[in-house]
Amino acid sequence: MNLEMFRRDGLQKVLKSILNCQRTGVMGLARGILVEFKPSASPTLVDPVSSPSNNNTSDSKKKSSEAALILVRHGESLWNEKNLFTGCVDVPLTKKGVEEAIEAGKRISNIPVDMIYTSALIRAQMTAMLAMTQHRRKKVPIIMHNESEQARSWSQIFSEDTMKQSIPVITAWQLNERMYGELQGLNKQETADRYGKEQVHVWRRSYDIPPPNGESLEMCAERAVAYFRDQIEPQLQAGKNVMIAAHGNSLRSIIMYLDKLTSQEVISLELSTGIPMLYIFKEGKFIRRGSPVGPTEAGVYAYTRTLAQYRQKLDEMLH
Ligand SMILES: O=C(O)[C@H](O)COP(=O)(O)O
Repeated sequence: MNLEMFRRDGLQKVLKSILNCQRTGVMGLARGILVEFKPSASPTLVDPVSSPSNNNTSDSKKKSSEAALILVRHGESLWNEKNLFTGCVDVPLTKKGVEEAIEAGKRISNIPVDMIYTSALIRAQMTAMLAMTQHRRKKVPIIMHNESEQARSWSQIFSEDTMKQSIPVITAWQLNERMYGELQGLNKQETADRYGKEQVHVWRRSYDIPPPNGESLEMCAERAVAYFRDQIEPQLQAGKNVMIAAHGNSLRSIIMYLDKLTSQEVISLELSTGIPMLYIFKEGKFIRRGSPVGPTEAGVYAYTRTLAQYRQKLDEMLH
C-alpha cells in the first residue's frame, strides 16, 4: 500500500482492499493507520474516562445509564457590544466574549464531552473552541467537514490513537440564531425609538410574531428543536456526552423543549452570554442540573454520581 494507491484509488477503496486481506495481517496495519469514516455519521469516539463503566472494550459497547448535555450561549459578540440586532449575521466575539468563553470552559472542565455541536456562525464556534482549551481531558475538538465528498476525504485522520484524543465538532445552520430579518444591523435602541418600545419587545420576545421578513421564535424552534431531536438526542441516547454552543433564541427554543415550557413561559426565559447550563439525560428524560441564574460552580452543577466518578478518574489520570 503506498501513497500512489491513495492518490489513485482514494482512501475508502484502499481501506476496503486492506480489510479484504485479513490473512496477510494487513488488517493490523489498517487498524494502525486508517480509520474508516461513514459519510453520514461523525466518527464515534468513546472516551474511556468519560463513563466509569467503560473500563474495558466489552463495556464500551454498553449504553451508559446517563449522559451530560451542556448548553452554552456564545460569549459577547461585537454586535452585542454595539447593541445591534444580529440574527444570522456572522460576527465574531469581543475580547470580553473571549474571556466569557474561557470562563465557561473552566466551569465545564470536569464534565465529560464526547461530541460538540455548534451553529454555523463563528461566535458560537469560537465559544466552543475557547471553552475546550480549559477542559482537563485535553482532547482536541476537530470541526468535521462533510459539506462535500472532497471536504470529507481531504479532512480525514489516519490514526486511531489521534482519533481517540479528538472530539468531533458538528456545525449546523439549524442551530443558528433566529433570523431577525429587516432588523439585522439596526441598533436596538434606535429601533425602539423608530417603532416604539412595545413593538420591539413584541418582535424580540413574542412566541409567534416575526420581525419584518424574519423568523419568530416559533419558526426558529421548528428547525432548532427538530435538529436537536433528530441529530443530537440519538447521540445522548447512545451515551455520548454532548456540548451545544449556540445562540440566545435557538437555545431558548431547545430549553423550551427540554423543560416543557409553554409559549408563555419561554417568553420570560433569558440566557446570559457564556454561562453554561447542564442537563443530565437519563432514561429518556432531561433533568436540569444547573441554571444560568446561579453562575457559580456549586450553583450551576449539582453533580451526579457518574459525574463525580468521571472527575475522580480525571484526577487520577492527571496526577
Ligand atoms: O441576534 C441578536 O441580536 C441577539 O443575539 C439576540 O437578540 P435578542 O436577545 O434581542 O433576541
